[in-house]
Amino acid sequence: MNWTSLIDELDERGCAVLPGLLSPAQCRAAAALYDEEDRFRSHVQMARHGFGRGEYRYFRYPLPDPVAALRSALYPRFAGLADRWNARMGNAVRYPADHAGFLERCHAAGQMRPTPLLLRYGPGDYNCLHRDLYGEHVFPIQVAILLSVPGEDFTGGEFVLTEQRPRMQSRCEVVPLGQGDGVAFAVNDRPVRGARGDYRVHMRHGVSRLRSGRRHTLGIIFHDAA
Ligand SMILES: O=C(O)CCC(=O)C(=O)O
Ligand SMILES: [Fe+2]
Repeated sequence: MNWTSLIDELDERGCAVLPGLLSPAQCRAAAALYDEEDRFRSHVQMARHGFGRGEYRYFRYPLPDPVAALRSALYPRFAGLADRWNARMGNAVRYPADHAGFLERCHAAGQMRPTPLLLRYGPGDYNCLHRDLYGEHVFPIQVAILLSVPGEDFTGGEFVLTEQRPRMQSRCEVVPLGQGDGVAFAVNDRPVRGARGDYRVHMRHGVSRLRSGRRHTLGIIFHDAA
């Protein structure tokens, strides 16, 4: 990974692709965990909550090894940019250098429940534009990893982001992902450089409708949930 250019791109555009985070075998193994119910603390049918169509499961602690390892290895890559975004937005919150330190802060505030999740979509399923906020403590960047093979396991089902700009029309972005690729993106607000200094944009993410097949994703969110 060329982390310097990746962080620059994330800063510039609000998202960046992390190519080949997981191998095809790791992707298949991760997707297969979906059916091991004991590994999860809850199961959400998205249609029941108006979140879209499809389903997802939040892992329980202890997280399976690759999920825990990704969460703690990725966090420190983003902590510096998270601090810079907060500074530019006039937010006084700064982030500990390691994920264990940030989790201590979440847990002390009652945000104890793990947020990494597996998602499963079938034909016609989609994920409405949303923000993954679960309490007062928010880490402003998260990662989603595509576990399935586009064009082979499924068609449609593209990862999308929208950027709502103040007093302007919204911008959208479709992020092309291959199996094992991750996308790092802004959870909520982020600063954008304009002609007269920074302004703040409001980001949301989702998944367009699957035309066919089955799509699995692994979501890595760094804050825990209340
Ligand atoms: O399935 C996806 O690509 C998006 C999943 C998602 O919303 C998330 O990981 O927070
Ligand atoms: Fe999400």
